[in-house]
Amino acid sequence: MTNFLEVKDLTMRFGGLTAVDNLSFKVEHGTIHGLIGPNGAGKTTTFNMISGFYKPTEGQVLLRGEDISGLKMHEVARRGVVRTFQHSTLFAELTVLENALVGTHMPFRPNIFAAIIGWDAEDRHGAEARAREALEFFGLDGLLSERAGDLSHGHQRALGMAVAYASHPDVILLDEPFTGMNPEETRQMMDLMERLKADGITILIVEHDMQAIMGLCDNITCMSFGKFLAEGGPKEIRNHPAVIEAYLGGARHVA
Ligand SMILES: Nc1ncnc2c1ncn2[C@@H]1O[C@H](COP(=O)(O)OP(=O)(O)OP(=O)(O)O)[C@@H](O)[C@H]1O
Repeated sequence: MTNFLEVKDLTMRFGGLTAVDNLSFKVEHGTIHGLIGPNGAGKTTTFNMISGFYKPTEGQVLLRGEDISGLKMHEVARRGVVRTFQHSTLFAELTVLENALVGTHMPFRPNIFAAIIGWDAEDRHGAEARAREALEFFGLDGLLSERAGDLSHGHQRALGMAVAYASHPDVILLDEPFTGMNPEETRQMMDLMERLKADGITILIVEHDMQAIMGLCDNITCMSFGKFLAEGGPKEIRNHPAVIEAYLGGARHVA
């Protein structure tokens, strides 16, 4: 059987620095898969290669057996893989609904402003239905006309996910979704991820909040200094000697 999402011998060099070094792992369909490792391990660089933000120096990203490495971000999105960013990428001046509308067109047009300007009435109608559906899914349907910049931190993060969800993805890549969240916001965000999983969406998540990672993930890949270190379920990873060593060396503890 063809694997769903597979990273194969992936390498990224920036000049003399090898940020990701011959990394391989597989993500199973319909699971929440964590990518962890100490600071500078190469997690974000790996995300950037999977989402099409960087072209790998070597290696492949295979989606259902198709090599998608080196495709542009909107081409990767069109195949069903979208990402959210570490920092908010919402359009603060646009409303909640308008932000979600941009999400519906993410896979089709590389230029966001072309996406907004270039719609005909039929496009707009279908896109709006999809945008509203995505906002409802994330409990934001009561905030359609609010300026995105005026939303609470938790609502902004939920909107970031709704924007990604609005493009009908198969895979969502989440880069540190819990950063800066209080425990209540973290709990709500974890609920949203469980709902995405129940909806059949595969989630790959980079996160330092070990409690959240251990509570959410079906499988976890740990990397260190750009290389694959260990893989397994939360319990296995929490007790893995090499993982503990990597985190202690980096002065971080695995919860
Ligand atoms: N565009 C770039 N140019 C040069 N070096 C880079 C670039 N992006 C990342 N690096 C380097 O590559 C290495 C891996 O960085 P990366 O951000 O992928 O790690 P990370 O595991 O996501 O770290 P963190 O947990 O701190 O976010 C680091 O040494 C970093 O300084």
